[in-house]
Amino acid sequence: MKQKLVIGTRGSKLALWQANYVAACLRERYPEVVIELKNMVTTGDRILDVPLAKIGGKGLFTKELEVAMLSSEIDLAVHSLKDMPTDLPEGLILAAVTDRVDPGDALISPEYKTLANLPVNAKVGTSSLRRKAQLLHARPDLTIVDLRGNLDTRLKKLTTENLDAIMLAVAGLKRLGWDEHITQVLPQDICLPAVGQGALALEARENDAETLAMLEFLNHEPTRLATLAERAFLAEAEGGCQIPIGVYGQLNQQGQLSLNAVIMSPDGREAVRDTIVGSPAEAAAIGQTLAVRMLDHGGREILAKLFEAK
Ligand SMILES: NCc1[nH]cc(CCC(=O)O)c1CC(=O)O
Repeated sequence: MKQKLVIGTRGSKLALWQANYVAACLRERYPEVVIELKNMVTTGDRILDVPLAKIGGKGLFTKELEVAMLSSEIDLAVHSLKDMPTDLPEGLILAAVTDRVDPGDALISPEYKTLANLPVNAKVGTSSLRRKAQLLHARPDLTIVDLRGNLDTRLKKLTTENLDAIMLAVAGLKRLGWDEHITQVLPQDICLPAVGQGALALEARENDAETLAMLEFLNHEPTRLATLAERAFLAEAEGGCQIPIGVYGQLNQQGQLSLNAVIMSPDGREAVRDTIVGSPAEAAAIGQTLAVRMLDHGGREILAKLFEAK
C-alpha cells in the first residue's frame, strides 16, 4: 500500500468539495496514509467568457490534470464524470465511478417556480445545448440566455442578469448545500441528464496497481455499468462536437440495464427518443446499439444539420 496519495483537483467550489469528499473517504479507510490535495487550473476554468459549445474541444476540464497524472505529479484526479471525455488518454483509466447523488436537472426560479408556470418569452439561463434544446422542445416560446461560470457565479447571474430562471444539475447544488434554491426538478420526459451526470469519476494511471486497488472501494458497480452504457452511447452518437443529447442508464429491480436517450436539434424542434433494455454485462454494446438505432431513425439528419450550421 502507498504511504501517500496526491489528489489533483480543479479549484472551483464544486471541484474542491468533490476532491475533499474523496480525500475524507480515503483518510477514513486508510488512516495511516497521507492524503494530499493539489489544486490545478484547467482550460475550462481559464476561458470563462466564451460559451462552452463554442470553445469546443474535449477534456476542457480534465486535460491539465491528466498531464500531471501521467508525469506522476499527482496519483489520481477527481472529476465530475459528466465533464470527462469518452476516450481517455493512453495510460489512464477510470479507477472508480461513485454512486450518483442525483442525476437530475433543476430549475431555479424564485418567482415562477416551475417550467409550466414561466410566462411567455421568459428568459432562462443555461449554457448547455442539451438543456437549451430540451427546454425549447417543451416551451418553444422561451428565450435562452447563455450562462457560464462556476455554480456560485451562475446563481448570482439569476439576479444580476434579470433572468426568470436558470437550470443547473441537482447533484452540484446538493453537494454545495444549495439545493434549497431548487424550485423544480425537471421530470425525465422533459429533460434527460447529461452522460454521467451526478457521478464522480476517479481517474488514475493504468499501470499503478497499488492506487487502483486502494480506490476500488469507492466504485459503485451499478453506476459504473449504467454510465458505461451512457458513455458508449455518446461515443457512438457524437461526431466530435457538443450536441444536444440526453441519456440516462439505470439498473432496474430485475437487474436489467435500461437506457433512455434523446437526440435533439438545438432549437428543440426535432427530437428522436428511444429506450433499450438488456444485460448489464453488455453495457457498452447496449449503449452503442441504441445510438446506432437512433442515428438510423432521424438522429443522423439532426446531426448533419448541426454540422452544416457550424
Ligand atoms: N458542467 C459543469 C458541471 N459539471 C458537473 C456539474 C454538476 C455535478 C454533476 O453533474 O455531477 C456541473 C454543473 C452543472 O451542470 O450544473
